[in-house]
Amino acid sequence: MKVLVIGAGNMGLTYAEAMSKSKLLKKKNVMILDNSPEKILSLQKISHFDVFDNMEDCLPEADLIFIAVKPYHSADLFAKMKSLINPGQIIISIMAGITIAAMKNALGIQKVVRAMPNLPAQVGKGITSYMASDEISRIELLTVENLLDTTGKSIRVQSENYIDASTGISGSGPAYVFYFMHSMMEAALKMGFSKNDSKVLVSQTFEGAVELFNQSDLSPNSWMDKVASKGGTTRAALDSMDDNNVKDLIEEAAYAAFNRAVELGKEK
Ligand SMILES: NC(=O)C1=CN([C@@H]2O[C@H](COP(=O)(O)OP(=O)(O)OC[C@H]3O[C@@H](n4cnc5c(N)ncnc54)[C@H](OP(=O)(O)O)[C@@H]3O)[C@@H](O)[C@H]2O)C=CC1
Ligand SMILES: O=C(O)[C@@H]1CCC=N1
Repeated sequence: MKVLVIGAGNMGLTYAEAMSKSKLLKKKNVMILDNSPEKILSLQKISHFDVFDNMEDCLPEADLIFIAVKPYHSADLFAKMKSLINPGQIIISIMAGITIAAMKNALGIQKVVRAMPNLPAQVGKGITSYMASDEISRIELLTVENLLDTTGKSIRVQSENYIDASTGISGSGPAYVFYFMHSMMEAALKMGFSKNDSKVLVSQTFEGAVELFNQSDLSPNSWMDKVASKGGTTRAALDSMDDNNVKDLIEEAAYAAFNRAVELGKEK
């Protein structure tokens, strides 16, 4: 099986690397296409996949085409792909918002998977939600899932609404975590810690908290109770967050991303 990744950016390159290093594909069975000459030049130094700047040379060879360009590049890209694509090929798109129906319609094909991964895919800790069109067979679905899982874990959903929703939770989610980390590091700097000590204090706190959570069945609320003593420091911080409606604001932010994903799907 040959896979073509279109778009050698943050995500496309991550998948090309992960798939080519996995045992699922034979060596040199991952091709990558990008339109930036500088990117192509630097990628040509990497030996485990073939790099292309011309779609005619790679798209017809592919059994599976992985689309990782920005949503606003999709219309141009589909127009270029349409005359080269054939109905046996499988499309996996990770573009936010772009629906299965829109892809079927623009490309004139039926086998489409829409997926929403996230950036921790770069370190094998990604989480991807995905949905496949009915025309994808069970065996093809298994292959797709195995390829997606080269970057972490995945969940299959039964409606595209959940792809847009997971964009608001896990797709964009790493940025919310970085926002929180940034705010805590800023506070540490203000309290007089060095940049390096601020970084260590915050990153180890995040890592430790996530590890505790993962190694137990306790809810985040139960863990909060374990940290907070009655009348103590943590309660003062949590009360301050509650007084400022931080929970509602985070929920609102997740919905803003969810709604934006839906909007992106409607933009021409
Ligand atoms: N970044 C993230 O955390 C996540 C992103 N996504 C989705 O993944 C997709 C890619 O995002 P990301 O990797 O961050 O984007 P990048 O901008 O890093 O990568 C996209 C790449 O595609 C290239 N490109 C654009 N048009 C074409 C074309 N017609 N043919 C070949 N290559 C092309 C771009 O080149 P140039 O720079 O010259 O335009 C760029 O190198 C988006 O649709 C996004 O919604 C999903 C989940 C998480
Ligand atoms: O910000 C975006 O639109 C993309 C989708 C999820 C993460 N990055």
